[in-house]
Amino acid sequence: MSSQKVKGKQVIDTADDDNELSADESGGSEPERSTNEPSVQTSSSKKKKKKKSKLAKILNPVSGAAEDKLVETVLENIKAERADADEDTVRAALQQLNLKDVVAGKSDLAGKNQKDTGGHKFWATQPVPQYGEGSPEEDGYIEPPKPPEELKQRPDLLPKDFEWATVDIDDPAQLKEVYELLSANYVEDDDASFRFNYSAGFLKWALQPPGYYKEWHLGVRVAANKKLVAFISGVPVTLRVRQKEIKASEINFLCVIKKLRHKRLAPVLIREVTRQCNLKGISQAIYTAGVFLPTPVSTCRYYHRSLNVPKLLDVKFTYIPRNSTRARMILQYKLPSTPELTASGLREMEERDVEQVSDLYKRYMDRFDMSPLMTVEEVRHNFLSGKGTGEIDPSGRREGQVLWVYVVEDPGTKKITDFFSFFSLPSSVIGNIKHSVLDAAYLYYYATETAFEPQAEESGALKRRLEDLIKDALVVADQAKFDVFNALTLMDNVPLLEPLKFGAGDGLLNYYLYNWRTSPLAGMEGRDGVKPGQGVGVVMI
Ligand SMILES: CCCCCCCCCCCCCC(=O)SCCNC(=O)CCNC(=O)[C@H](O)C(C)(C)COP(=O)(O)OP(=O)(O)OC[C@H]1O[C@@H](n2cnc3c(N)ncnc32)[C@H](O)[C@@H]1OP(=O)(O)O
Repeated sequence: MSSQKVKGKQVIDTADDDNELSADESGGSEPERSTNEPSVQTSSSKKKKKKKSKLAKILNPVSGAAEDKLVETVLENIKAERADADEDTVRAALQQLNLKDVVAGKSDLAGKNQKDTGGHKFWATQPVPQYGEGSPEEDGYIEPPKPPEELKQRPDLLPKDFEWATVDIDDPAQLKEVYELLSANYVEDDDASFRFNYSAGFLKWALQPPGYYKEWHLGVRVAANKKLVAFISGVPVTLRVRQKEIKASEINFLCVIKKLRHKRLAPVLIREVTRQCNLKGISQAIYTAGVFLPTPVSTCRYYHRSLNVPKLLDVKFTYIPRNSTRARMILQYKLPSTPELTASGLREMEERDVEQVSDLYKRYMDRFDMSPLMTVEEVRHNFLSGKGTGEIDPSGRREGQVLWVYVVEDPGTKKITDFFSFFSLPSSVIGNIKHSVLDAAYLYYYATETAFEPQAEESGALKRRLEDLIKDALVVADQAKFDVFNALTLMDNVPLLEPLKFGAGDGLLNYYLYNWRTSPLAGMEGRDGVKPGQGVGVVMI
């Protein structure tokens, strides 16, 4: 489970300065279009040149023709990158681009990247694949599990003004403290326009799956006044990575208050959560981050499907593309008011569906190289416990609802043939006078029996069915007044994104495995050539 890190803004082919539509063309009184964020595709050669010199500066160690070629490749490949991207963005994108080679140890840049990234003082000491290691011959751990007598019985010492704390998520006051820490300090996008605002109910759902350990909800407090200033969490998960099953922890919600940043507190938190996991016999972990560390097992891109166009324009999450207008955009993203599969038996998931959904989930997720294995209890928790209480109110939601799960029940056989789900993760809009919250839905797990029909993929039947299902997910989200629907380039999502009008975002999400080697998994549309039914099948919350 995890987070955006950062589920970036939508990258749109916006109008050039010299190509602005007249007021008439743009719908008369329609408001401004952004003129300062042309995409790479629409850049004039002048802009390309300017960008090239910025890249050339970053790529200093590579020279001559090699540099030119690399720069061109970057320009061609990073379609979503904006021409005004700052140096860090370009550098990060460049690292992504070369990830495969770096992982394989083939890239000329492998050594240079290591140096450029400052050598990762902490990560260089950890059992994670280091840059340039290449693909392993066999999947397996990097360090063998430590015998219990070798495990440290005490946490690392903190600076004298701070102390360790186990945060009790069952105590509403402590849950509120975590909520407040994260809502003020958690992941922001590159321009600090949006910051995740996980609700307290969401955090409770995410942090208390079956078999969770309270010791894996770790805080750091100021000794004098007990203020919570840092947090990290783990929850147990059983992962299948290719053919192997791993009992692991899913690490998430690492956060240090802004005032205590860059003081090397994060490695201390990571070491302590590792120790706590080890004490429970767990030596592997999965985590995701926007930052590029040694070494992702996969990288996915965020895609965004606009629902509430006027608001997305207001908060500058998206822009009016060239040759379009606000009015046209509203029309373009309009959805039906009821899900189309209702007549075929689409309804909300209920307790009586848990067994069937578990079975369908298990069989479907086998399509992917890496996916969580869920017991029936975990399916019940993950798909039912976040649905809130009471009836759906006129706003399209229940009190405390963080999760929407729908099944298709065959009216004749009563068999569950499909399901889809999405969760609610709003972001605070920073510094906008009109709107304080961006209400985002994120595509979670789904499955369909169509995958098991003969020739399902070759005939296009699977893609059609998934398109119908996820379109209905969009309709449900639209009715529940979400502003945007996000999805990553994982599971079977890639072929659905374009027909369902998702646009590429500027956010990437790196997937990492701790103390586990396996060769890279397909994740990014276009670059790794992620194909349906392979690669990443883990949706982090
Ligand atoms: C067996 C069980 C194992 C369990 C553990 C598995 C591993 C779990 C790993 C954690 C998975 C978390 C999953 C999520 O929750 S990802 C979400 C992370 N949270 C945020 O982005 C919220 C806003 N930012 C912050 O709160 C701080 O900037 C954080 C706390 C992120 C870093 O604080 P700060 O900025 O003050 O830095 P520092 O001086 O203390 O420390 C610098 C060192 O920390 C490395 N760093 C920075 N960011 C991350 C990051 N996101 N994952 C891993 N490492 C990270 C960095 O490369 C450097 O090491 P090195 O480059 O020198 O080597």
